[in-house]
Amino acid sequence: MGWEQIEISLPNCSSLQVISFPVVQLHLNRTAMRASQKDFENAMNQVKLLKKDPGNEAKLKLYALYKQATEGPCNMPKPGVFDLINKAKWDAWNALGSLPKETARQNYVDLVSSLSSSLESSSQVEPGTDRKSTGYETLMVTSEDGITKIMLNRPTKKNALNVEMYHEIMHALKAASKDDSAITVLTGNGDYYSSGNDLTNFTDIPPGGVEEKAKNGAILLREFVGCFIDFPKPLIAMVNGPAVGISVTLLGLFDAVYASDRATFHTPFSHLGQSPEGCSSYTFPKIMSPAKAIEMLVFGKKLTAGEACAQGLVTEVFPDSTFQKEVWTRLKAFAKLPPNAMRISKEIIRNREKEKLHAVNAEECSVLQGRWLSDECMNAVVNFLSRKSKL
Ligand SMILES: CCCCC/C=C/CC(=O)SCCNC(=O)CCNC(=O)[C@H](O)C(C)(C)COP(=O)(O)OP(=O)(O)OC[C@H]1O[C@@H](n2cnc3c(N)ncnc32)[C@H](O)[C@@H]1OP(=O)(O)O
Repeated sequence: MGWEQIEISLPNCSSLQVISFPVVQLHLNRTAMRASQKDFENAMNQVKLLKKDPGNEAKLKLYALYKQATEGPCNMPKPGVFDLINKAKWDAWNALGSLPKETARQNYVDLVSSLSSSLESSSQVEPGTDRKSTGYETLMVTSEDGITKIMLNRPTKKNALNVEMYHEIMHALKAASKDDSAITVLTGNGDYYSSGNDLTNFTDIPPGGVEEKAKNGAILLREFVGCFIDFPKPLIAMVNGPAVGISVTLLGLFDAVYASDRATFHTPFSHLGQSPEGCSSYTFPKIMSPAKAIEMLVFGKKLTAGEACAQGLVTEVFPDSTFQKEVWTRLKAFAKLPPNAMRISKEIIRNREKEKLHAVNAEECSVLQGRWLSDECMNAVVNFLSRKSKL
């Protein structure tokens, strides 16, 4: 009788829980829904047809708007702090305050419509699309002056990499490898370069349970890092602010790393019960010596931009006030160099390491798969999600 389920799942200390909640209830209050009930029902049906998972954030918004549209302002007692799933739902609904039912209904319809079009179009962006690639949900991708710029675009989440962003970055890199730009740049929108893996990635558990989740995560991570190992053109990181976790480890696979003096470099893997990825277990000891690599990757020492430069992880540091101007001037000059010569030179420098890097990547992903199932990791994620800890 019309119960569609969208799952929001959050870890619960030593075990992971999945709770499904109804977002679509077809026996609607007909009086309240008169004007656009058809649209509302159509939107509810459309949710079922989404080809890609819209992510927990969108699902929570859908839930809240649905409740507001059908029941009005949040009237439930606030769940306890450890009841993470119900608290997330309550927070989302309660945040709508006294939004009228009609507006909530309209917002629900609009949200479904934008999700349908963005999830459709993000899987249809053709490699080689020039100028501006729209249709990305988590990135801004532009191509001009011989430079493809991939900008991480979740500034309110400090550009944390959610599952959608992993997929979109892979897509953007594949497209950039085939477009007519000479070089590719990765940077972040807002005050952070990236806060690393989105810790809510650990909360959306499939029917196969946490083991399947960890296995899928390892497969995705291996493919994701593989795209950086195989990227054929000069790949440059513009580290505009703090970088955490995987956004730091990947830097060992870039061809140049330019950093603002506001940037910091932090890999708190032990704090999170995790282990290094992005081939950093191999690249970091080579770049900065095994002892310095262990300080970062095992003890979680945070480096300033100047320290990272002294260790060889960063190519050059710029004052934040002139960072954009100075780096773009330099990149535009690089992009005028003969592209085939740059590509061939990169190939000859990097190719003899490729096989080794792929083997390291596979091993790191396999170790991490086990780490993600550990109590140490689950407790760290729960602590972050329940706001008991930050870096
Ligand atoms: C396929 C799977 C592959 C897995 C690969 C594994 C990679 C390993 C890693 O990357 S480990 C690194 C993981 N990252 C972290 O542990 C960082 C966690 N975040 C923080 O500690 C802090 O948010 C901060 C220090 C980055 C910034 O603190 P600040 O006080 O300045 O800002 P807020 O905490 O209020 O953050 C603003 C909102 O952004 C959300 N957010 C930030 N980082 C993450 C993140 N990594 N994951 C999920 N969400 C993040 C934060 O929750 C705030 O959201 P809100 O406004 O909705 O509350």
